Amino acid sequence: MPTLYSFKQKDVLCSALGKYVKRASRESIKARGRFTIALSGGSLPSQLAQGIVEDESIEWDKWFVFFADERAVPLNDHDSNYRLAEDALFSKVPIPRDQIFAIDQNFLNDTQELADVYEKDLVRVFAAKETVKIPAFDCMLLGVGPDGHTCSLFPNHELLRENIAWVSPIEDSPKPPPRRITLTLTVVTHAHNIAFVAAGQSKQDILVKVLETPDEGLPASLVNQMGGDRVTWFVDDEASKLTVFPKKEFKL
Ligand SMILES: O=C1O[C@H](COP(=O)(O)O)[C@@H](O)[C@H](O)[C@H]1O
Repeated sequence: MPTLYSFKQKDVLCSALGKYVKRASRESIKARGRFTIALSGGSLPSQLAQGIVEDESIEWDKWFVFFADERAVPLNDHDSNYRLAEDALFSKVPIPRDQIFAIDQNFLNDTQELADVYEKDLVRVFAAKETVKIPAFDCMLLGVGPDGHTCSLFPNHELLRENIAWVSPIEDSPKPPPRRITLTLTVVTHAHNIAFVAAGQSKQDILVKVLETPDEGLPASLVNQMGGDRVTWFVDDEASKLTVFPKKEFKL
């Protein structure tokens, strides 16, 4: 069963998220010598950055950073998830640049090629598909939209059934911009640690649906169900106001 932590203040939420990521980083480096993390866009990069940028104990040189989803736009575009992470995090911490995996700007006009080239980056870091059937990220950081989407996996979309590709293109995202790439549900749910972050009133109804009525088949519910006790929710009291899902006290 997933764990739900709810915090009165957003800065406390961010610092708890930071502690969770720092622990995942420490344990992964101890066990496997590196830390592989996939970041979402939206509000997540700044929430994460608030909790970790000032920490001097993090072994940034062991971090390998991917994007859980990305929009098919230039990296300096306001819609780019990379740009959000660059501004909030990468510009402030010494993660080696060749260990930050952005989409290849040469393929913005062809989302299938964009996804295939991005998948090759995963293959280089996690080993060939013949050896590793599904890459296991150490940490997957996710947001959830009011419609239940997570990454660029949208409700009732055929992409939810993709079980071969690690990275897929999407040309009809209901949330703009429409052209994107995303890690597939199989990859997202295979991670060692999966955290959702949701704050504010706009997330109240979707938290009730995802946490209390998992049978609706929403993308975030599917991640929640498939990830089970590897899933942790970091939310604020505003977002969790309507859910009766049991909350735990945060201790790390
Ligand atoms: O379009 C997207 O939206 C989701 C949710 O964003 P949030 O700001 O409501 O948390 C985000 O996780 C995803 O990466 C992004 O491309």
